[in-house]
Amino acid sequence: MSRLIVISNRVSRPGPSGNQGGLAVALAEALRESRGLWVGWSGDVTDNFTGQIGFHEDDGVRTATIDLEEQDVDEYYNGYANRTLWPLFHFRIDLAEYARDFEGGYNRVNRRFAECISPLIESDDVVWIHDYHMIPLGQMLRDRGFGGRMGYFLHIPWPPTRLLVSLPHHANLVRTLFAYDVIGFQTEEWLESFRHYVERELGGTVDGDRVTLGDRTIEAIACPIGVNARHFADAATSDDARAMYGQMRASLQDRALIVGVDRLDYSKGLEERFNGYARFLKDHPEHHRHVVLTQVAPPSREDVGSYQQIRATLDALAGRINGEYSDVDWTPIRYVNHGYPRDRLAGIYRAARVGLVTPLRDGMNLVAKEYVAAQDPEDPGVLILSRFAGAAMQLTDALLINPYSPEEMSDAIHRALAMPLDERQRRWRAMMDSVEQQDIGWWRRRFTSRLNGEDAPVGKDEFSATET
Ligand SMILES: O=P(O)(O)OC[C@H]1O[C@H](O[C@H]2O[C@H](CO)[C@@H](O)[C@H](O)[C@H]2O)[C@H](O)[C@@H](O)[C@@H]1O
Ligand SMILES: O=c1ccn([C@@H]2O[C@H](COP(=O)(O)OP(=O)(O)O)[C@@H](O)[C@H]2O)c(=O)[nH]1
Repeated sequence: MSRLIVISNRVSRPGPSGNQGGLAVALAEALRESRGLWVGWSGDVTDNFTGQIGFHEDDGVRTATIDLEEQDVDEYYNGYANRTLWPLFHFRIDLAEYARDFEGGYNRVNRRFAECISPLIESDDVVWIHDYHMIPLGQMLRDRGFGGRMGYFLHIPWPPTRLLVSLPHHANLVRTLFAYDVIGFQTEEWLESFRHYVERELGGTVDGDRVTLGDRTIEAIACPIGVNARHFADAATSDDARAMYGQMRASLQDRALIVGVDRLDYSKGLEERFNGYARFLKDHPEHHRHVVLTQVAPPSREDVGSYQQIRATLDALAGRINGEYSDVDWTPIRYVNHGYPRDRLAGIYRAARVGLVTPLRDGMNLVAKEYVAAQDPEDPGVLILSRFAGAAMQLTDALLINPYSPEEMSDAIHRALAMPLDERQRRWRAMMDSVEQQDIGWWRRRFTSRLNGEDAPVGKDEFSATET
């Protein structure tokens, strides 16, 4: 078995069980099996970049991390990654900032990674690079002599061609993807946009999964990421989750809980969600005092102006809605700006009659799948899901809505609260089948089997956009 080298901006070292993301758990399994290595930014800042690598081994998983300079973090992470590519790839060209310093810093940091990582890679290793922070890294590793198999997975949407062409030097960036052997997208829609760009802008050709540009042919596939469904189902009845569930139910008394759990990010549609909920309160006075929206929203990317702005907007909006509708013994929105460990989240999900997942655009959205996995099969809650989340391609039995429409959101909340048990069970069962079959392990195996040059697995668990 070839050694797997995973490279991503964030590296997660194994920690207490239940508190690690599904991605970290799935990659850890593959890294353990192949005695591989996970490489990325340490999250720390150093005065002068030395290229020194910090090696660790936890629970059989080896990691290698690199410190960056403050200017690197400003231009690469806060700059090109999160002020330029993130908004553009989430269809927000109004928020995208195009600055030469950002692009320069992004390329410099990718080169720094390439320089540090190249000596660690052996010719028969298999390399898997993740996400928009590191698009050109594969090309830079090739330039330094790596000739082995290399894959890339994009966790966020791929924008339509007409938006992508607003990025200065877009063609140079996209061409670097042809250094990989396999590239993966979360959905057929993002894959289709990528193919369209290659044909229209670069003059490349598409033949099924194969995309050719000049003398390079790569495989481009849709490979939706999943969650650790079994873990969430078990976690939902763990001691931590039960304690959280009990605490929530006691504080709610008999009120129905609607829950949202999102990083505080403009792409998650929180402003539109609060407005949709306010519309529901206006349309349905009969629900007053009988329902509570709990929105968990840990702050994210706090050095970026658009994130500071959305936080201020939401503070004001939650205050305004609560001011308008609260009573001395009822607050319609509980707005919480800190995160919870996953085991406790499982209890929160299970206590909620409605999961409200309404991003304006999202690569996948794991919260939607976790909410489904954590439900009580005998008495499951209802998922309200944005049509514009990658997860909507698989979770077609959710109540799918347009998050920009407060009326649709209001109607969906009303319908979810009134939904009879048999319909809730039927919808949940269909969603749970998908979440269980196409879980995080399925995603990892599907991608790495392509990367290893094996034929894609065929059969009932093979992904197709229309199958689920
Ligand atoms: O690392 P941060 O800047 O704190 O951001 C957290 C992660 O956000 C993005 O997540 C994406 O990947 C998820 C898993 O595939 C997907 O479900 C979600 O829709 C995406 O937004 C980002 O792509 C990650 O790199 C970040 O670590
Ligand atoms: O308080 C929190 C809020 C979120 N999450 C986790 O953060 C991830 C968010 O992933 P998602 O794909 O929904 O969105 P992203 O933040 O990656 O864009 C999920 O696994 C959540 O369980 C968490 O552990 N604690």
